[in-house]
Amino acid sequence: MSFDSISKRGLVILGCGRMGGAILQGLLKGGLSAGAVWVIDPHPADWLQNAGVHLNTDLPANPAVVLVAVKPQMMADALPHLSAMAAGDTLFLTVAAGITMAGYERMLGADTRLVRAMPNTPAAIGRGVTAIVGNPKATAQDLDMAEELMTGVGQVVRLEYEDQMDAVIGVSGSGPAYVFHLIEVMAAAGEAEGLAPDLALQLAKATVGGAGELAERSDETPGKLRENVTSPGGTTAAALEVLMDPDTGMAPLMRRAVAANIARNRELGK
Ligand SMILES: NC(=O)C1=CN([C@@H]2O[C@H](COP(=O)(O)OP(=O)(O)OC[C@H]3O[C@@H](n4cnc5c(N)ncnc54)[C@H](O)[C@@H]3O)[C@@H](O)[C@H]2O)C=CC1
Ligand SMILES: O=C(O)[C@@H]1CCC=N1
Repeated sequence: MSFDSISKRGLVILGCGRMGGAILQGLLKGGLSAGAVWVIDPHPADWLQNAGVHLNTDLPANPAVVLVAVKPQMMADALPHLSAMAAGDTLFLTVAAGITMAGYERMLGADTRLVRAMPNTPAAIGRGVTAIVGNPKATAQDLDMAEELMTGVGQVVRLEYEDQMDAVIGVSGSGPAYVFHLIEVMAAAGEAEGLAPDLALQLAKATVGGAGELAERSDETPGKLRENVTSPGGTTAAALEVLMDPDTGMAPLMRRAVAANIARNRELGK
C-alpha cells in the first residue's frame, strides 16, 4: 500500500477499540508507519501503549485522514473536538453505524469531506468486507484513499447511495454476529443429541468456516452448493424442510432480524 499523504500529514484515529484497533493493525501490517498515527481514546487497549503510535497527545492540525470509530452514542461528545480539522481538506472516514452524513455535517460543518464506511469484525483477521460511500464534498481521491485504507482489513465495495448503508449494516456489518449465533445453536443442537460440548463446537465451527470458505471460493451459487449436499429423500432434505419453511424457516426469520437491525440503526441516527 502507498500511504504518501498519511505519512506526510498523519492519520488520527478517534476511538481505537475493536473496530478502530482492527483497522489500525491492518494498516500497520500493510506498511503504514506507526509514527504517522495519532490515537485518541480515553481507555486505550494495552497493545496500543507499545504500538509506537502517538497516544492521547497533541494532534496534527491538518491530518490527511481522521478515522472515526467511537460508538454512535459517544459521537456528539467526541467528534466536535475535531471540527477545526473539518474546515481544511482532511478526510473524515467514519465506521459508525446509524449516524448519517447529515448528522456528521451538523457536528462538523457542511463542507466536511466525509466517507461513511461499514466494515465487519472479520477485519481483525484481514477477512472483513467494507462498504463505502462519500458525501458530495468527498472527492474521487478521498474515496480512493478510503478504499485503500479499508483494503488493509479485507474486501471493499462501493455504494451508489447513502441509503444503501442501512441494508449493508443489516447484512454484513452485523452479519458476523448472526453467523456466530448459528455456530452456537448448531453446537447446542449437537449437544442436545448427545455430543460432548467441545466436540459439538468443533464440528459447528469447522462446518460454518469450511462452508463459508467454499461459498466464497466456488464458482457455484450457494443454492447449487446447498443442492450438492442434499440427496433426494435424504437426511439433509429432512432438515431443510424445517429450515426452508416459508413461514417459520430461516428466510422469514432473517428478514425480521435484518428489519430489526435497520430500525435500530435509524433510531441511533436520530
Ligand atoms: N464491532 C463491530 O462489529 C462493528 C462496529 N462498527 C462501528 O464501529 C464503532 C466502534 O465500535 P467498536 O469498535 O465495536 O466499539 P469499542 O467499544 O470496541 O470501541 C470504541 C472505542 O471508543 C473509545 N471511546 C469512548 N469514548 C471516546 C471518546 N470520547 N473519544 C475517543 N474515544 C472514545 C472507547 O474507549 C473504545 O476503545 C461503532 O460506531 C460501531 O457502530 C462498525 C462495523 C462493525
Ligand atoms: O452493533 C452495532 O451497532 C455495530 C454496527 C455493526 C456491527 N456492530
